[in-house]
Amino acid sequence: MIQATALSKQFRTSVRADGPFKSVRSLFSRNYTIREAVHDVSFTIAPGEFVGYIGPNGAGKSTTVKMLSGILHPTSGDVSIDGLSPYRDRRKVARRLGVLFGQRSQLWWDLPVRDSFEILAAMYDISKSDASARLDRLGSMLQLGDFMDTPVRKLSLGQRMRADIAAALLHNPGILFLDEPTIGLDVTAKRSIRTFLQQINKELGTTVLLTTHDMDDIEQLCSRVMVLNGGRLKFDGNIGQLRAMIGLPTLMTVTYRTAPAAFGDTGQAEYPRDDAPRAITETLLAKGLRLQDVSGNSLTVEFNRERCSAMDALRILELYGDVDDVHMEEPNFEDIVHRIY
Ligand SMILES: Nc1ncnc2c1ncn2[C@@H]1O[C@H](COP(=O)(O)OP(=O)(O)OP(=O)(O)O)[C@@H](O)[C@H]1O
Repeated sequence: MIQATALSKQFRTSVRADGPFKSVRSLFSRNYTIREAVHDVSFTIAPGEFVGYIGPNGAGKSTTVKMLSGILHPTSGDVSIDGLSPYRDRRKVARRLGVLFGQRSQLWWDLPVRDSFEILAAMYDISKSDASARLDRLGSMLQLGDFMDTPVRKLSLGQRMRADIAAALLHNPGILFLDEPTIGLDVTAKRSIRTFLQQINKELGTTVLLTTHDMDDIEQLCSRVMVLNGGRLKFDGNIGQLRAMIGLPTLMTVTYRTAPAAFGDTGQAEYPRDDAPRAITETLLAKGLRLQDVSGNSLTVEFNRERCSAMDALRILELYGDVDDVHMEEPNFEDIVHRIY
């Protein structure tokens, strides 16, 4: 169980002096500005959850992850990992946590991957037999076999990221913090990392907190998403709730066999037509369907999935003619997230 309670972090940065001898004067300057990177953030993550932590650049995501893992001390508020404090019980917590910062490697640049793993295993007091059993399993799941004896500096980014994920999991932690694990990777490398993360979450019950700018990561992996902006938690819930909260419409385009009754003689849409049965008109308005476009035999309406199901929308549109084809377009997740930033 991960618990953050009213977590805040302020950074104090000195303000540079101006004018003559500014560099020397800066050394003695007592002027500081306070930047609040994280403000009053509270959440609980239950064992086995897969949670996405998103927000624009500078929102405070990495600062939160650093406080959760004991790298940074909060200015106020509290963190507990399985009831332990990451800064007071650092060693005990380190055994339960795997942490990956995608932009930085925890492997030794000039050493072969295998040697890095051996050093990490020794640091975590893992016996040789346990380390080799875990490495066999992680190696086959993450396909590390081809480059175990290659120095880290010679690995491709995708290979390095897989090796770093294995390093974070070598001591068998129940909780994994991932900060941008797919950054800069191609589609295939992203897919293999996502499949692996899904697998450890489902099969081993590993709890995952994932920070990413990749909305496909979030949609494909996370059952829950937390949105941080300006250091404050703006949303905490599932993706369906986020879609509903932002309320971007779903589009449905229906193509009829012949121009539907909803079209007037002039080719202009009259929607709903004045002479359409009142029951249809009322249902349509009640369900909040709005005409977006008419072209040829096709009609596009927008509606909110919270108010009207796709099936209901289609039932209503069928009343206007013989339907030949239906096309649906869900609001783009990137657009949804952009609205909340
Ligand atoms: N050590 C530090 N000293 C001063 N300010 C810092 C420090 N670390 C972070 N900050 C500031 O705190 C704010 C939050 O930074 P943080 O790295 O947590 O954001 P982020 O959400 O992870 O951003 P990104 O998506 O760009 O990685 C930023 O304004 C950043 O400049």
